[in-house]
Amino acid sequence: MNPPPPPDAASPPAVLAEGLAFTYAGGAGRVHADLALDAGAMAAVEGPSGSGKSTLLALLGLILSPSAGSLRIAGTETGALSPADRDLLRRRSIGIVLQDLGLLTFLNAWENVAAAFGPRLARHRAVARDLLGDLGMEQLVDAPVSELSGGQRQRVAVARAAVKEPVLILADEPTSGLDPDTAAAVLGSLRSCARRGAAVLLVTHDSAVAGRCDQRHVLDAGVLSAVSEEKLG
Ligand SMILES: Nc1ncnc2c1ncn2[C@@H]1O[C@H](COP(=O)(O)OP(=O)(O)OP(=O)(O)O)[C@@H](O)[C@H]1O
Repeated sequence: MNPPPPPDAASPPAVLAEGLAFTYAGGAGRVHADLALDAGAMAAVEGPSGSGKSTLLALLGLILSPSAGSLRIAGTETGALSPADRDLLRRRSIGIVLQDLGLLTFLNAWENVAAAFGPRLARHRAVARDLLGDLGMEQLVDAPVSELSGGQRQRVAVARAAVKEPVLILADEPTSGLDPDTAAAVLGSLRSCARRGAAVLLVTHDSAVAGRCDQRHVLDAGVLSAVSEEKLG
């Protein structure tokens, strides 16, 4: 595993969840999580289908509100925020790579990345192109997304999540369905985002991917726990 850059001692963790809990109406599914993740670090969350991985991402991404516990993003206690301030914090501080990516297939790669800022794409052309270049996509910045491979699209989605320099990047199974080389390229893009200062948390079913992260966690029936080196053997 690559060690993350040392966090600034004065900075709070990018994410600090303490007793974070959520239960769907009717009690169909629940999540309970304690988690601390510093800027520059990558964490993996593994767990079987239905164990609560997407629900956890939605909680950390301020899409769902917890029923109990505390969630701090870069030191801001999110439970105390108004709905408008939660939205603002999410837009400013969190980048999300959804499982279905949600790319605009009628735009090219850099336009999709620039779209993170809003409809005035040309204003953000340089930063979008530079970031795609940093993520190994320099040859494809002008390619229509409809003509990109699955792994290339995944990297455009990572760039879109990262371009506003969020505190936290959440990625839902970013390497699923990719061959090992392509998965490594996507993981390399997320590692680049961590080196640029984001905390990255990804959900994966692939233990090789989880093994390349700095922290490993497992969700079992909604309860998150850290996987120790001992347990990994
Ligand atoms: N909107 C919802 N309303 C009620 N229950 C839900 C809702 N969404 C998910 N659940 C339940 O919550 C539990 C956790 O679901 P979640 O989608 O978070 O799991 P997951 O680990 O992401 O699964 P998968 O790997 O299959 O995507 C499941 O029992 C699921 O049926």
